Amino acid sequence: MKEVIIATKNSGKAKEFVRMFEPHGFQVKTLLDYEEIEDIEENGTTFEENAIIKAETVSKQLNRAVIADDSGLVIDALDGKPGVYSARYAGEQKSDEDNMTKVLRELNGVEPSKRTARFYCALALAVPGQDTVTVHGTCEGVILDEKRGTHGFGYDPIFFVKEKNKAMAELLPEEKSKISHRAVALSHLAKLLPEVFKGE
Ligand SMILES: O=P(O)(O)OP(=O)(O)OP(=O)(O)OC[C@H]1O[C@@H](n2cnc3c(O)ncnc32)[C@H](O)[C@@H]1O
Ligand SMILES: [Mg+2]
Repeated sequence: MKEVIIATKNSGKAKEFVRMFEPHGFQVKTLLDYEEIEDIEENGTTFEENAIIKAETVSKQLNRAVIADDSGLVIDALDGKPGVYSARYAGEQKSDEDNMTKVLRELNGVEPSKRTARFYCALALAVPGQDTVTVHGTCEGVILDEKRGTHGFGYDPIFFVKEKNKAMAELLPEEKSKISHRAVALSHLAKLLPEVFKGE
């Protein structure tokens, strides 16, 4: 089977990529399978910059085609925060619970019509000897005032998906993988994959 490497250490993302790549006939490997690769400093100012940093760093180390995902939650009432700081919003411990608690506290008292937000996902594809390509996808929603649902990861329990009329964490994995920011971004990248992986 063809193999694609995703430069992520996030097990929630990893599961979603396994599901989304299956129909394309790819087996997914992540940095959870390459423990020797050290943490990469994500010091870009945009999702695209961070995705490129992660994809190119790992592509150079392995001399292989690598995809990276940089994503996060963009909340209008917080001027776009947590944005590129989504993973560490409440501190270096990268706790989903602490991050959600911080967002809910900051939006305390903000009326529903002003709680609009979107998930954003940038994907970068780095191939040795080629220019790196980026694509992105978004998913529009509203920040709830309490957590709902048990699926997914990250901010999913406090993100109400307009299109589905449910919290993201209330969607089954197969539903999220059709409509998420990550799914939209990957749909843009999909057309490039046959050419990049034709030798495999
Ligand atoms: O950098 P890698 O190793 O891929 O893993 P990470 O968790 O640090 O990933 P990011 O730097 O891209 O930070 C993204 C954060 O945004 C949040 N996030 C991204 N996609 C999400 C999704 O589909 N559902 C809920 N939260 C999401 C979640 O808190 C992630 O930790
Ligand atoms: Mg990260």
